[in-house]
Amino acid sequence: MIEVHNIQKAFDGNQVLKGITCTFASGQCNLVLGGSGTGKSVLLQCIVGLMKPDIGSITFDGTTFTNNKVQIRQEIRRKIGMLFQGSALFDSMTVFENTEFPLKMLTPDMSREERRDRVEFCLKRVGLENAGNKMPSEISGGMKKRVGIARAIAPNCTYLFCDEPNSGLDPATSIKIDELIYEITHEYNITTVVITHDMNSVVEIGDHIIFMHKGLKLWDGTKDEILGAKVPELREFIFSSSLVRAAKKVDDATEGGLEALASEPLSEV
Ligand SMILES: Nc1ncnc2c1ncn2[C@@H]1O[C@H](COP(=O)(O)OP(=O)(O)OP(=O)(O)O)[C@@H](O)[C@H]1O
Repeated sequence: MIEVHNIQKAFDGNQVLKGITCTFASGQCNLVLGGSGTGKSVLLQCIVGLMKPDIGSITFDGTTFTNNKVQIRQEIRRKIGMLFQGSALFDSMTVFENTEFPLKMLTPDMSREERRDRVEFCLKRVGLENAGNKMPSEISGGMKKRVGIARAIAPNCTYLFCDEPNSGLDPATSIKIDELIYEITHEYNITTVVITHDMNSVVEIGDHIIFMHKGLKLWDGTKDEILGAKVPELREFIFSSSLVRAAKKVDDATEGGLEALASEPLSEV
């Protein structure tokens, strides 16, 4: 479990995070949802230690990360896997070598054979057992994301952070990547945090969602609760999403249930 308490961060007087408090449970896909510029990436960078918050604390399974000894922070960092927005693969390395890279960095005691077995296991788990010898330039965007996931979980991560995992993917591939993240999270009891503004991801994998707006957490709940949320900013976000607009068109031609919900005046909720 990751506990975030009163995180605040400003840049040159611009208060980007205004006191975020939330909990990300183990074995769940925790989504950080919000529009552009609301501070999602800054929050993620503060949690993984790439940026120092001005105020607030972050705890990983009871161990305080912020302002703790370097050694303790490093131990926590070793348990963190990251899936970056553009996958961030090394162009000059094969798929196998990319996946092996964190093992070489983080687990120097592992033998070559152990590393090979682990890489083969991870590539198989993400459906890329035959792609180990390919170069990143030879594989699709969806496959690159899969390599990114294999690389993130290779060192047996306890915490997995995914920054916009669907960016640049077509809808069908996005769903497959979401499903993979969801399955891996539940299979290995990983605490997963996904930064997104994709409502598709919310309805597919949102075990727990926090909604951010202008540096504040305005709502949190589950995918089953989100359509009934009463926060005007969240309702506006949901009903302007392409998923809900498309569903509404279908709904208009059928029973009208979703349309009734969407057309409820924001001022009255
Ligand atoms: N290193 C930085 N220095 C100054 N300002 C920054 C820095 N990083 C982020 N910001 C500002 O913080 C605000 C929030 O940015 P952030 O990237 O967290 O938004 P976001 O919610 O992730 O948006 P998006 O979904 O578009 O990626 C923006 O106004 C951005 O310009």
